[in-house]
Amino acid sequence: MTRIVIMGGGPAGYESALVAAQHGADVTVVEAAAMGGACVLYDCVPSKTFIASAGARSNFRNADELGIRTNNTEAAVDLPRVHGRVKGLALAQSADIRARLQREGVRLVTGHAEFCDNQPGLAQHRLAVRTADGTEEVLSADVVLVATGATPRILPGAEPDGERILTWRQIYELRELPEHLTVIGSGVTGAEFASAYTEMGVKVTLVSSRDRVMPHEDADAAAVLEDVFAERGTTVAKHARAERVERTADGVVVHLQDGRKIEASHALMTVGSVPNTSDIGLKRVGVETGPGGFIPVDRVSRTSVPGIYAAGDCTGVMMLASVAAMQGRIAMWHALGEGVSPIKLKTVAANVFTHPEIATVGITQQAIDSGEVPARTIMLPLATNPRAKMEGLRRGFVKLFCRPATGVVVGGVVVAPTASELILPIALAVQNQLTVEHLATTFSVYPSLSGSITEAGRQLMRHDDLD
Ligand SMILES: Cc1cc2nc3c(=O)[nH]c(=O)nc-3n(C[C@H](O)[C@H](O)[C@H](O)COP(=O)(O)OP(=O)(O)OC[C@H]3O[C@@H](n4cnc5c(N)ncnc54)[C@H](O)[C@@H]3O)c2cc1C
Ligand SMILES: NC(=O)c1ccc[n+]([C@@H]2O[C@H](COP(=O)([O-])OP(=O)(O)OC[C@H]3O[C@@H](n4cnc5c(N)ncnc54)[C@H](O)[C@@H]3O)[C@@H](O)[C@H]2O)c1
Repeated sequence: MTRIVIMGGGPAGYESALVAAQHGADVTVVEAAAMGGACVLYDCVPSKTFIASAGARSNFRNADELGIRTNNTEAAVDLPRVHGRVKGLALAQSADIRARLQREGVRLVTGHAEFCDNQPGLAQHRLAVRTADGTEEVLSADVVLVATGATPRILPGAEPDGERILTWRQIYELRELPEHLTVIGSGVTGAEFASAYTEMGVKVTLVSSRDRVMPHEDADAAAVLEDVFAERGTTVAKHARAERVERTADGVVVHLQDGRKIEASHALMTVGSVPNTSDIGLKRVGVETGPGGFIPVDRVSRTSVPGIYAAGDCTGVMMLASVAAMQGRIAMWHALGEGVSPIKLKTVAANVFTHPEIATVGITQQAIDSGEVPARTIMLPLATNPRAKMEGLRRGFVKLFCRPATGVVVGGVVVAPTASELILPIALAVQNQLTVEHLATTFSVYPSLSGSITEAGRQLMRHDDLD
């Protein structure tokens, strides 16, 4: 029986454990904190739960336009309840995952795992597990999966204190909403929290080191978000790189590299993550890390050392829960000799949970504009969609990209309140190489936002006819 040890119980770790157990392996997961990993306890799940509460408050704000008057002009936020719900849901999900793994016969060990091979190049590997009470156990494995995730990056001079200078993992301890929150770093994490706190009624300043928010996302989508921020009084400080954050008697001062200063009550640091790879004995087994400390892997999650695989945020490959899980599953299928296809990143659907949401799949607009990928494109504003009019939605759009000759769908972008749900038909088309004609001839409900996706298919088809 193949002995598999998995370091880390996040999506990469627990999903791979389920696959390995299903295929009859002897599986142990070593997790330093709790099952579900940072994803469930501190990052993805808590943030999306918090955002759900923020969205509920915003629904009140928009009701007036639809002719529904509420008693309170301002919907009040019961923050302890919001935070209690966030933490409760995270713990419950962690417990569910733990129970499922135990049902499948996976051995769970709580502790910090580290390679302890005597030399590199051994056929089997050994891991020393240090538990919280100081005991140590050594595990032997034919296959090891490193799935140790990542941790918030700390900017020197802006060390979080848990009170005024915060990482996104500390915000759920606040007893009151910040008066004025400065969010430092405008990647996806920064944009999501800037949007959520704006919806909670907090004055927000978002510090972006570039000329726009979310430099790696679709530019048209980011522009929509900037419009919403402007309308709701959220300031975006552009070309603004934070040098340090000073704690004052009643707040913080963010010092920018160009000499500007931003005063606020709290600072939320969202300047990226660093992989948890520095203290797990990688050198001892001959695994070299790449730039930023990430572990280089191939498309079936192999490291350069036989028998050692890596998956998830510690590899730096599209840092998403869905990708982490797929990398982990693929590693196990490969290690256990099952037929496996290498991971296809061009088919990954992703969503930014701002208001409105921004969902993407496949080829990007940037790749098309730069000439890297030939494609025909269409962008339909939601303002022309009948359902959007009924709902009072003025912002947002559907973009669809297809191959010039065949009409095969290669990508798309949806900006809408429920973009995370609406992207699926486009993802299905990209994954299965469906054409714009397939979309065009599919019935969508009338009236529906998804009608804009089938309409985009029809408009690209018309272009096709003219070719
Ligand atoms: C604020 C935020 C929101 C996000 N929202 C989304 C989202 O909406 N959708 C999405 O797809 N992705 C989202 N992500 C990304 C997602 O959380 C990560 O991609 C995902 O957590 C990666 O899973 P993982 O298994 O690699 O690592 P993690 O979830 O980080 O789990 C790794 C685990 O390994 C453990 N560990 C570390 N070292 C050791 C060791 N030596 N021994 C034992 N255990 C160890 C850690 O305790 C941790 O529990 C978000 C990220 C952030 C920061
Ligand atoms: N909804 C989701 O799926 C979701 C949500 C959050 C994060 N994630 C994933 O997690 C990963 C990390 O995203 P992220 O946003 O946490 O990190 P990131 O590294 O993508 O963004 C951090 C941003 O901070 C900026 N920055 C760094 N130092 C700065 C400074 N001193 N002053 C001002 N700005 C500074 C960087 O230029 C960058 O734009 C991404 O792959 C993302 O997709 C996904």
